Amino acid sequence: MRASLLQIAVDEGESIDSRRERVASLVREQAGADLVVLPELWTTGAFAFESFGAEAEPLEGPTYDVMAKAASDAGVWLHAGSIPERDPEGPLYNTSLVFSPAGELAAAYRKIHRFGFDKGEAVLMGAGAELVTVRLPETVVGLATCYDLRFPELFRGLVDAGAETLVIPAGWPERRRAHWTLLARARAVENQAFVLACGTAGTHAGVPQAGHSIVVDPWGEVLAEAGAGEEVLSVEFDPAKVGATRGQFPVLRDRVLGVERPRG
Ligand SMILES: NC(=O)CCC(=O)C(=O)O
Repeated sequence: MRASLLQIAVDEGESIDSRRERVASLVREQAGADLVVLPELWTTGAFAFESFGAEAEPLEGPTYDVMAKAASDAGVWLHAGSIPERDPEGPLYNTSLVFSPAGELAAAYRKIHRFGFDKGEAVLMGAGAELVTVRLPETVVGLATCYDLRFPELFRGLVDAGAETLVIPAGWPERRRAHWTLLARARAVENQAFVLACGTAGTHAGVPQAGHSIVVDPWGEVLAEAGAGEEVLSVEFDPAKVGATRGQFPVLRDRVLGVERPRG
């Protein structure tokens, strides 16, 4: 299976409309790949909290339209990263969109863990409440977004729902790059799954982004890693390695569930 992770530079010097068209062209250039992955909130930038309200879009808004067409033009599965979604009946959400090669919406995932503690995304956006997996011809993909990477129980839930490949769009800052790489590898090893984690480059809202998108196999080996700038990270991987690893080293089978908490 061939995947391309598009590590997009999100800089304030470029308008959202221009970036959307530029990203659509990059997606079209990936024709021949099986799966293309974009980062979190690449229209606004994940730390541009002040623009979330003004730039939020309905689920089927401009990013949806342009990305659905790009997926079908390229004939690829497209994880289009996430958008600030305006739900007419609720709060804003940080929502990931996955399109089939026919340009149809295959899945939408609202980020469950919002970043910022008592500020930023954590107060401006609502929390998703559902785990989401998508069946591709070659593998079952489990969806998570950026800060979700810090919560192993979410990934265990995805594995219990059948996930073999964990796709994580992000807008991770340079300041915590060591956590990004470590956690991506940890999620791959503990779940015996592929991890495809796609971040942003550039600087927005004064926050330099880490880049360093990464693809890790179920044994924890790094198959590919980007540098800091805008980059297309292409990788070939064999989804059958998930079953082989889980069969040969069956740690998931040894889970002990329902252990009582200490009293008192
Ligand atoms: N956009 C995010 O979720 C940022 C997460 C982050 O900076 C961290 O977990 O550290």
